[in-house]
Amino acid sequence: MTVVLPRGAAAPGPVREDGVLRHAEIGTLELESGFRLPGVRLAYETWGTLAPDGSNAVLVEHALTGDTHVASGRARPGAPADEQRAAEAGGWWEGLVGPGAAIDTDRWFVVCANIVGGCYGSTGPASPAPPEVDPEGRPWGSRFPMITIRDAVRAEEALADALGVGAWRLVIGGSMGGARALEWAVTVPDRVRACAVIAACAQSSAEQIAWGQAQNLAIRQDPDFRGGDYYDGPAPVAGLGLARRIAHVTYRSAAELHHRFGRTPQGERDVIGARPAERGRYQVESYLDHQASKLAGRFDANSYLVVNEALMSHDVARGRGTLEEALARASCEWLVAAVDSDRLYLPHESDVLAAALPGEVRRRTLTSPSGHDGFLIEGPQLGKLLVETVLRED
Ligand SMILES: CC(=O)SCCNC(=O)CCNC(=O)[C@H](O)C(C)(C)COP(=O)(O)OP(=O)(O)OC[C@H]1O[C@@H](n2cnc3c(N)ncnc32)[C@H](O)[C@@H]1OP(=O)(O)O
Ligand SMILES: N[C@@H](CCO)C(=O)O
Repeated sequence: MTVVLPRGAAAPGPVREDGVLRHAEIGTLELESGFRLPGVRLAYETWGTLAPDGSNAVLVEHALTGDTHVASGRARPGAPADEQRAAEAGGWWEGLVGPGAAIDTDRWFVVCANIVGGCYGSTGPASPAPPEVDPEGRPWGSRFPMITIRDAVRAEEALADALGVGAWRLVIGGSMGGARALEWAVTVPDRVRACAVIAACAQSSAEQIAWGQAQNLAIRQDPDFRGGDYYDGPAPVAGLGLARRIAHVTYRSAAELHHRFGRTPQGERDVIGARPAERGRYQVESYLDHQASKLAGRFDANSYLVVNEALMSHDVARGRGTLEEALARASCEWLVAAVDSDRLYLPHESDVLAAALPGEVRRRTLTSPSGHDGFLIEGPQLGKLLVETVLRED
């Protein structure tokens, strides 16, 4: 492969590849439960270049059903067309991360890894089990262990080692990504300089656990789920779709749903029918049907259970004393931001976290009609907060 450098360029450096899916083999992962998960592989993408002194690394943590593709990028010249296309596709925080963006990839070396147990390239329930677990190499399925947020951080610590990142200049995430960011700062305090916890809390609340249980039961009660060993048959898409419907309502605000859909029917058919099964759909039902089928088409049901259980287990203080005692282990600066209309991760929970954190804490609010999903939708506001606080010029 020949790389043509612009006129006047200095000695050729490494070719920058942004937003390209890669994998790191991190070996056996010792889980909080005591289970040893062998042969773990983490999928990740990077943007930008790691500075020689390693001081410019930023870890972005995805939310529950997120993937490694935070933002568009560019594969190396000559890369296969499908790799180019995948790299250039828009990401879930497009505009927040990129050249000249708030998380400026001309300055920062940005990393995003798929959580262990996920279904975007990291070892998860759909991965072939190793020979000692299944000599025929069938998927882990029901045998895949429970993963906690703390386990996920331990896996990402091994990835940081593999990438040569000593300490992160910033770890940032929203929702489950925020839980992982917080857990990073407390579990590995000497490797986090700043931490941004967006639309997340210190400990999953009873209500968050309750929503999680309803979603998990929707999947487990789908006859196609078959205890989790369904990979040789139809996937439990009905259960996964129902889980997404339950979750998605919690991700949006009542006012937004009212404003967008009200009581309007979706089509010509009347919403009053001779029998309930024969009536037309409300627009909001059609919207949820759409969200359900989109998720069921892109996500593995077992992985959904793994990440949902991880989030339900989230408690940064587990085994570490009071919340204040647990957080006292951290030594970074903080941005704690809530979405004002979030009814899943209540702004009050961000207040509780911010009040218990040590050191310099900026507690900010994203204004959005969209509820919890505001952390994904209000990228420009979030970018402004970042450059004013944890990413400000020193
Ligand atoms: C960190 C991560 O989470 S990474 C992954 C990103 N997250 C996801 O993809 C999760 C699923 N999606 C979402 O959570 C949200 O859609 C967001 C946050 C990504 C985007 O929010 P918004 O831009 O407000 O999108 P919104 O909720 O309005 O959904 C729009 C979709 O609903 C569809 N829709 C709107 N009204 C209706 C209706 N009456 N009937 C059917 N479909 C409808 C739109 O056509 C659109 O479809 P498309 O997404 O296939 O293009
Ligand atoms: N829409 C987000 C919300 C969860 O925080 C996701 O699916 O990951």
